[in-house]
Amino acid sequence: MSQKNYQVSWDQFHRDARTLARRLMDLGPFRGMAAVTRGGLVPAAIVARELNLRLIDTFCVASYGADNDLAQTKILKRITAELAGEEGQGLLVIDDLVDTGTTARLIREQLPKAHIATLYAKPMGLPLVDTFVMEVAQETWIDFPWDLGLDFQAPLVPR
Ligand SMILES: O=P(O)(O)OC[C@H]1O[C@H](OP(=O)(O)OP(=O)(O)O)[C@H](O)[C@@H]1O
Ligand SMILES: O=c1[nH]c(=O)c2nc[nH]c2[nH]1
Ligand SMILES: [Mg+2]
Repeated sequence: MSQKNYQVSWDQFHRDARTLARRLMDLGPFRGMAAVTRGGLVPAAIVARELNLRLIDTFCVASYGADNDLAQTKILKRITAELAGEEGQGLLVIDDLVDTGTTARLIREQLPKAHIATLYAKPMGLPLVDTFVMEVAQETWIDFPWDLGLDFQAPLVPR
């Protein structure tokens, strides 16, 4: 299967994060938020602003190796026991995307009652999140704005 790239601009990312916040508004209220590092930090700030959430912690996850293999995905830091509460009840967990579902599965194990939300979702991981904005094909690689830069584009007709 050939891999396609889907490039997301800052404008689109901001719009999609606001759409996510709008959807979450009817599903709360939430006691607080956990951002899944590092990709979840950016949408977490936007969603927290929209939903007026100020109690925010990080759930730090690092994946090693080419595929996000569960055995190679490590929790570097959990959220405080106080914020986790009773299995994450009333807690909003934000990440930029769910792909194979490895990261979301790890979080579900720790916080089974938390509401997990992502901007983008690929089919394999989709059942593991509660709310998302846009489905993207499994073979598509999403390029986030913080990984991109402005580049010269050659004109269609050469000079
Ligand atoms: O559903 P999965 O297959 O687990 O993939 C999704 C995860 O992969 C990316 O994070 P990554 O581990 O690449 O690190 P980063 O957030 O620090 O960039 C992304 O931000 C998600 O957290
Ligand atoms: O920047 C990224 N784009 C993706 O599509 C993806 N899937 C897992 N991890 C990812 N990181
Ligand atoms: Mg991540």
